[in-house]
Amino acid sequence: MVRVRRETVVGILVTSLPLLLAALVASLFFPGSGERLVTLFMINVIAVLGIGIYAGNSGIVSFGHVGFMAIGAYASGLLTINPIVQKTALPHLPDWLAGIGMPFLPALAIALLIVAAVAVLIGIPVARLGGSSASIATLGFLVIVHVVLVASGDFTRGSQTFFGIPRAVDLWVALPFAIAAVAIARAYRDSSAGLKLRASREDEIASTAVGVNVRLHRFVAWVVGAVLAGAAGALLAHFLGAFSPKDFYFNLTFVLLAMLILGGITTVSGAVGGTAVIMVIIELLRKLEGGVDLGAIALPTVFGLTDIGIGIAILVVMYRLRDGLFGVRELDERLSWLSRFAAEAKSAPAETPAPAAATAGTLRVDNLGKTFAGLVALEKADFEVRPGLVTGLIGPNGAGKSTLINSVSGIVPPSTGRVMIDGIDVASLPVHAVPAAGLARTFQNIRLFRNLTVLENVTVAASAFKDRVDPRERARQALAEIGLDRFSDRLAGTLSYGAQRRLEIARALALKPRYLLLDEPAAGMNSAETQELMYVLDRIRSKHRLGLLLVEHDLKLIMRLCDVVVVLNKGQQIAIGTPAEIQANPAVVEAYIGRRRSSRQTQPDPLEAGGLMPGAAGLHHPA
Ligand SMILES: Nc1ncnc2c1ncn2[C@@H]1O[C@H](COP(=O)(O)OP(=O)(O)OP(=O)(O)O)[C@@H](O)[C@H]1O
Repeated sequence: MVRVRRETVVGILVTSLPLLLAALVASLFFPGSGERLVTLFMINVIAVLGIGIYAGNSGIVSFGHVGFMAIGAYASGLLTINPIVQKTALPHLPDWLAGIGMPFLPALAIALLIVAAVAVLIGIPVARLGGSSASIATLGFLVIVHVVLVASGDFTRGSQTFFGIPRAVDLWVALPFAIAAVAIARAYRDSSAGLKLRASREDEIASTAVGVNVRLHRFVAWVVGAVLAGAAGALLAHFLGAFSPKDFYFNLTFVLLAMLILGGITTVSGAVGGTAVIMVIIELLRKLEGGVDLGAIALPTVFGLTDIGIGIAILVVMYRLRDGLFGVRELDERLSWLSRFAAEAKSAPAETPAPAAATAGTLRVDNLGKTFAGLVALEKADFEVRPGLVTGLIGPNGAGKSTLINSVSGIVPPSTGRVMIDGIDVASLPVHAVPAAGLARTFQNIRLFRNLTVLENVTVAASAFKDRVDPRERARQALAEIGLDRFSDRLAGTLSYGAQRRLEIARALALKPRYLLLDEPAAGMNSAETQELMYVLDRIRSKHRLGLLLVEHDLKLIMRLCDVVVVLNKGQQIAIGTPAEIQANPAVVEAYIGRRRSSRQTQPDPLEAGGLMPGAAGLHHPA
């Protein structure tokens, strides 16, 4: 059973309240034109939320949802059109569609099924795309829908007005639909699926690395958003009673996107607030557009004043507030007293976090190699990572360490070799399936979901598997273990550098891995932060019997923490052994000394400061 959290319910109530108030004020004090305006506001809210479910959560701007509005409007119009009017308006309608004259609600249900079917069909290719290619694809869809509507004159009256639609929608019909749209959009945003899609919006690679199937979640959001847009289109059709294909084209797309972007594309409250602000701007400017006579001053007619005004409003808001009027957090999340009230009682983090999964077996890197367009970045890497042990991976810059980590974690498909865990070749799995095999990782350049809270960052990973533990609870445990639980409600991007690095580790731990790959976890840390990191790594390794694969330039850390060290140089694995053996290995010393000689000719050697050079702390020159 889907469980809706108290925060979500409070959020829905807070966001719906202004809708209810607007409806009451309009019907009590401004019957007639005021009521019509607020009805239009409700319909716009539904359409903007439809776009926002996909665009806001995935970060991909959609130009295509107005196409779904058009499909909803024409489908429901055809099913409900008065049979007598239809004989004149659509004389060539095929017999199976003629004279249906259905009531509004069943027609709406059928129209939404049609919209959903089209959305599924189009969503399959669109969900594979990201960024601007996806946006262009959605634009293509809008153009196709428009052309088909204009070309299908027997069904739509072509570019002429389609009329005779029963006016079944007024303020009190539109209001419950708008509230339902708010509830759907907010419940989706707060759900595990919505959180995962928002994580992919922040960083697609990091989200797949914590088990998010980005395509699947984009597809779901696309279809749900399309159905909401289709409902908005049908409501608009039954509110206006007459429309034409140009009413569902670029102009409407521009206005709806302006509403979403101005309010804040990532939140439901932003969608509602942005719709209200843009509608007020439109109403004010429309009055001025035709020219105004103020007695002594007569303002001339200004063509396009409304669109210019919307454009300027977006520019001004974006200049001051990059994330829109409402920012990246919901209104109720920003009101601390409200979020305290909404927050469910948090159980104290369990003393003993959930144990890691079974610890049998090893991670076997088997003859792994990677070639980039002829450049051999890695060749024949061959070693094991054992549970409960720390395996270090060192080598000069460009040695192939990151390539190895990326190949092992599935982000870069290897050219040769395998990565075996329990008989499964992990490197051949889709990236989002790798965590389920027991492997988690952190990144050389921190890859957090910056606009999600610390708790949400870890919850994305904790939701990768279904078990009896609530993902948020598991996330809290992982944060407590890493000492970040007091920052749970902060946005990840606002943490200090060292805390961000530790948050990446907490996020990886929430996947309950058996093996954890850490790509330069101490990079950029000061010595106190590095010291604390060493302590944390040692603790989690022994507590969970984790097999750690640690890439580091900080060689003191490597020598102190590692049980086994693998050395790469120019893509080749040149040595493997205990820290003592590695320190005594002439090939390793030569690789570093060779590098020191060449780099000394140009600049001071950073490795010397790191302590690997002979005579420095950590590695001693072989006797
Ligand atoms: N995507 C890529 N396309 C082409 N060449 C690449 C790519 N990624 C890495 N390389 C090359 O592969 C070699 C190994 O790079 P890699 O980043 O794995 O080394 P590294 O040991 O991690 O270095 P550093 O310590 O500087 O991070 C380098 O010559 C690098 O330029």
